[in-house]
Amino acid sequence: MPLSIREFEALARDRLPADVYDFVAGGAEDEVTLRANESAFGRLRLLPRVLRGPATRELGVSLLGMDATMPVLIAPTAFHRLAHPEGEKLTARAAAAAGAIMIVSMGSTVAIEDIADAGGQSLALWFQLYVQPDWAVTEALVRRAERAGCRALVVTVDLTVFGRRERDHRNGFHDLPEGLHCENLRGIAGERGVRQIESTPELSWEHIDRLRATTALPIVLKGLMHPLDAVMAVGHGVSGVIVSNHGGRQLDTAMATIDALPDVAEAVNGRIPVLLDGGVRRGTDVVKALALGASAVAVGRPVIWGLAVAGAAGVTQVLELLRDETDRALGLCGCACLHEVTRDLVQAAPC
Ligand SMILES: Cc1cc2nc3c(=O)[nH]c(=O)nc-3n(C[C@H](O)[C@H](O)[C@H](O)COP(=O)(O)O)c2cc1C
Ligand SMILES: O=C(O)C(=O)c1ccccc1
Repeated sequence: MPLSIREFEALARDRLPADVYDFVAGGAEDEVTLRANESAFGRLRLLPRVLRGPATRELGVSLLGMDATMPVLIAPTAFHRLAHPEGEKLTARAAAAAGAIMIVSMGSTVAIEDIADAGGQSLALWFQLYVQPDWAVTEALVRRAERAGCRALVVTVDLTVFGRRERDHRNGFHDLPEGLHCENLRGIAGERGVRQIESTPELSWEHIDRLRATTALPIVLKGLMHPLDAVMAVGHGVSGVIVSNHGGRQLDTAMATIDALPDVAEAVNGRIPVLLDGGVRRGTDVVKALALGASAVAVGRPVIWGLAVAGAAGVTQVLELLRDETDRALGLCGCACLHEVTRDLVQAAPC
């Protein structure tokens, strides 16, 4: 088994068709943001405390009233069957085994009911939604997620138009291969709908208000970066936010998420949980995000690398690597639990 997420990516790259690898690994335009998400973690340095003696560490976290055994969630990524024939079923099994929260993409290639079945009762599933131009489709998706037992709605707000991913253009990778479909849209959006998710350029706070009126599920906004938007989110009664630039796949040259996090956390001021995704590859990245104000982080591509390398066991190993590394980093920073990870533990490296 690979010893790090970097090794998982290298192995997955050998195994996957080149166009699929590029679809997953790639970002928008010059991929400035894609690289920045990872490199910005590298420019931060930990300033550990010693002699505080935590004999063991507690990594558990409660988010929206749900308990997770670690502060690492599975970010929503579409099309897991590109990486493994059983796709999201295996991701769900691994998430359940690890006690991690799984955010299921609206664009999953296994239907949400089957993902819920595979994960079992103990698995907390959050459903990621792209508001669709046709409100009836959006509402039907919400009902489907509710009926399947999803416990939160994660509304992605950074895909009002599709980012231009030049690797996909070069490779001619535009459609799902024969036999794979967006199964959550089956029976809801017609034959074209199961092949292609639509964006909603006119997306606004009115849609968020309307969603709040439509469902009792807690709503989490994914893909905001600006502190003023975070303040708006609190004002609109949202239950959480995920600081995200879509893994560098949407607006290129957007700030790295870890650089955007401190101002968002300050603006939110503890009123709702702030999560972060983008470039988290090591336990030390998790600790840096916690120190700068995140309640938890999510990982996208590493989960797909795990699936491609070894199915459910690969995803489990990716999650366990992150757990183990986070635990070690906490121990070496003198923290017994996540609340002890304070802002003073992180500084920018001198230039
Ligand atoms: C292949 C792929 C598919 C994705 N699909 C979705 C999606 O369906 N919905 C969504 O909100 N975000 C989607 N994302 C973005 C992820 O949720 C997440 O923001 C990003 O991958 C985090 O960065 P990381 O991959 O560096 O961990 C996707 C990302 C990738 C790489
Ligand atoms: O590729 C993505 O980043 C993504 O968000 C997406 C959205 C819809 C369908 C497939 C992928």
